[in-house]
Amino acid sequence: MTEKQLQGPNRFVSEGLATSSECQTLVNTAKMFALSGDGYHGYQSPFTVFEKFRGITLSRATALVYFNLLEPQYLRLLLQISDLGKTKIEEFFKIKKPLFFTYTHLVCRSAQQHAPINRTDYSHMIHADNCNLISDTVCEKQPPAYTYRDYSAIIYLNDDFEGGEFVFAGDTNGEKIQSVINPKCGRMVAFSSGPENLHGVRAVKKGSRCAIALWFTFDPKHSETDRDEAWEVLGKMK
Ligand SMILES: O=C(O)CCC(=O)C(=O)O
Ligand SMILES: [Fe+2]
Repeated sequence: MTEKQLQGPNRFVSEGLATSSECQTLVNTAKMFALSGDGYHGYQSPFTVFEKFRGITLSRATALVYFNLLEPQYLRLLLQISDLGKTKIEEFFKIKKPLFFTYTHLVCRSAQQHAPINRTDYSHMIHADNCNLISDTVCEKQPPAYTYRDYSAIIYLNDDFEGGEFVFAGDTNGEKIQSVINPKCGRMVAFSSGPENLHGVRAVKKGSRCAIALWFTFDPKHSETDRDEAWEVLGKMK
């Protein structure tokens, strides 16, 4: 899908970033090892009470490998698939200067048993990734926003759930939906992280929606040191 089909600038969708067995492997890893709230400062339901968020950060995946609780190949797969995502972004946006990973998160959003089937709230309300969205025209580029994020990407791992569509929107309330992307194994949506790309996730009504969320920066100060450590540990485990 192109910027025109997606109805906005600096965004694209790419397919085939992972095979179905790779997706299955990562979904199983996520379901087995992800902790409630990991990567969300311990909050189990950071955005909606009707879903549980379970995540694995790179640092915890690396620790699990180090202590022989997780097979190194699973961590390697996570790193390799996200590297492929980075390459696609550099190609699409014709990036000539160094781009760094700033955060990698394997995360599943799961509908709670008690969630009403007709809920209309969002799994993740409309937002921008590098500024605090105050109104349709104001997005403040200051903390607590991650102001150093330049590009965002989500690589999807499954589609056996209900709801959970990713949307690009032209307004804060999601009344002006520009395009809708259905998650699917190996599909990646990528975009620049500013207010030109307001986006959100519709309610996950049934099942578990798993994905690799990635953020990138041009600022070397915010480069993801956990990724270097992950490769270092993998190098020692051979
Ligand atoms: O999971 C998705 O499709 C999007 C998640 C997102 O926008 C975020 O975590 O900032
Ligand atoms: Fe986001």
